[in-house]
Amino acid sequence: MKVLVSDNLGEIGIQMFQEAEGIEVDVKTGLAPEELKSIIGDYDALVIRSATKVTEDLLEKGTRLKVVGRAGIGLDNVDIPAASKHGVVVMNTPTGNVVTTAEHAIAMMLSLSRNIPRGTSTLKDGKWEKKKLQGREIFNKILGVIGFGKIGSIVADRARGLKMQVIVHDPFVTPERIEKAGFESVSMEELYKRADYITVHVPKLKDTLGFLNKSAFNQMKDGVMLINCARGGIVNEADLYEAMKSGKVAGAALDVFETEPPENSPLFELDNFICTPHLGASTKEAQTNVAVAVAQQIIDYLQTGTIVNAVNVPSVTGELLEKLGPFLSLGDRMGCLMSQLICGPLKQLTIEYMGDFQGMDLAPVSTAIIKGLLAPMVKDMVNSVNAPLMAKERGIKISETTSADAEDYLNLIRVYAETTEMNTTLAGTVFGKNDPRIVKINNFRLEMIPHGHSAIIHNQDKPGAIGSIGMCLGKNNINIGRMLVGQEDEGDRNIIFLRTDTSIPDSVVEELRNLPLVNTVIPLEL
Ligand SMILES: NC(=O)c1ccc[n+]([C@@H]2O[C@H](COP(=O)([O-])OP(=O)(O)OC[C@H]3O[C@@H](n4cnc5c(N)ncnc54)[C@H](O)[C@@H]3O)[C@@H](O)[C@H]2O)c1
Ligand SMILES: O=C(O)[C@H](O)COP(=O)(O)O
Repeated sequence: MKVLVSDNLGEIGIQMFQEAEGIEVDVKTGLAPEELKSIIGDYDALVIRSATKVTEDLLEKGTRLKVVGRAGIGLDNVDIPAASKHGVVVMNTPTGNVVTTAEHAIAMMLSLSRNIPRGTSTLKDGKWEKKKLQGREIFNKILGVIGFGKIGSIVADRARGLKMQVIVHDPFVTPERIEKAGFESVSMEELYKRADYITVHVPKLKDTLGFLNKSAFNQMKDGVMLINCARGGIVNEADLYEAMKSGKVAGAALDVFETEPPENSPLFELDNFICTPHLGASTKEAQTNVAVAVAQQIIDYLQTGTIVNAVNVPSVTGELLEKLGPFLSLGDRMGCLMSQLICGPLKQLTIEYMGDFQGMDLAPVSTAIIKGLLAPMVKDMVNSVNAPLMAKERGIKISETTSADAEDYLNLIRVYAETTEMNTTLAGTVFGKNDPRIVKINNFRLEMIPHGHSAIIHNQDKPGAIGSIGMCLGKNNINIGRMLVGQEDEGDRNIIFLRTDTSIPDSVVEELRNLPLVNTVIPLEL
């Protein structure tokens, strides 16, 4: 088995590969994409950090490739669907660098407050700018932490040690959990209004891209200071520049950029802007942790087939996978659908296995449901190993029951989600050997293939409703591949399930919502 290390990996990880039986390792960092493509066909495993881009093209050339291991967390540089398509397991090491990154955010906040980078550079230039570089204390100031996951919660804890007042916003963590940890849970608006410092620790997602923009800055306190050690693009750099020029934002520290490395950023002109070249995870300790973890995971996988911390494959043995496969994909899709139907922090998830599941260990199916549910919130941080733990960390209670009665089906999985704002039920089944379907959403019966671009529309059951929806989509050049009308169990309301060839843009969703006979429209990506 041959392993290629294409980004800088802690020496200890390379030693582990060298000492592993039956494994050879090559270290070739800084290769151009074409060079990497020309050699990838010789390797069974690829070890990366954030520099190597694992594209569909590269995966196509990697005919022997079995696994990609990321020494670190973020997988923005890996085309995960393409890896799954090519049967390549993608693993990361979700915990090894979290303390280090949290410490970097704190270091950035202190450096900003006390002008340490400018003090260093001006002094080295022979200037003694004592008066000009007067700073501010952080004692008793309000720190707004956006994202209370692994890193955000450590930052909050360290800031408490520095005697700051910490307020937290995370719509996917219950306020009780934040309060139990000793912090105040607040809305986004309140955080903007009250915080003297704002630090962001969310993944880069559709919803968080450009999240801190002009409109967000306008809601913030005058003189706020901003720190981003999460991902480039979460802060809109052009809007940040304007907000700093106007004095609204008194200082900003970025470790990550929209384009890395950034090219001629206007932010570099500003004295109160400080930055580091994506150094969040760059300490000896963190690099040792992630190098050991990734090397061990890859060695185990190549030698025994054991899968740990994979983001695209459930952790099950080959024999079990054959039996459970269709239920795993049904579970994953039900979780994904549920996450798009609910709003508010999730408190309780109840999973009922009904009917013919005789002799099957259903834990991986529950994990697939939880993983599908969390993935839209935390992206590639969740995998089939850490999903239950992540749910627990978020204060979500999970319970499972089994019963013999599957109503009209051979087998039925029912998932019931209770958030602080609503209750939602989904039921799904597998027809034949491998044909997963969603058969119920709340009180509505339907038969939906949980895959692709789609939408759920609640409408008034009156003539013209369906026609107006079809006209609206047609006018916007969106082809309907499938349309199902579901009936309410008791009552006369309709639910329409649409499968479209392309995703429905926000502007068209709005148009649909404004149709006279339409009540609600929920666009879905499954
Ligand atoms: N700078 C670096 O070198 C470095 C190192 C490690 C991680 N990171 C990045 O740090 C970020 C956080 O990592 P983590 O390990 O703490 O992840 P995590 O999954 O443990 O936590 C992310 C949190 O963000 C929350 N969240 C999602 N959408 C949100 C929204 N719209 N508003 C508020 N909260 C939201 C989630 O509920 C979750 O609690 C990621 O972007 C990761 O890629 C950067
Ligand atoms: O996602 C991560 O783990 C960090 O962003 C670190 O990235 P790096 O390994 O390229 O330093």
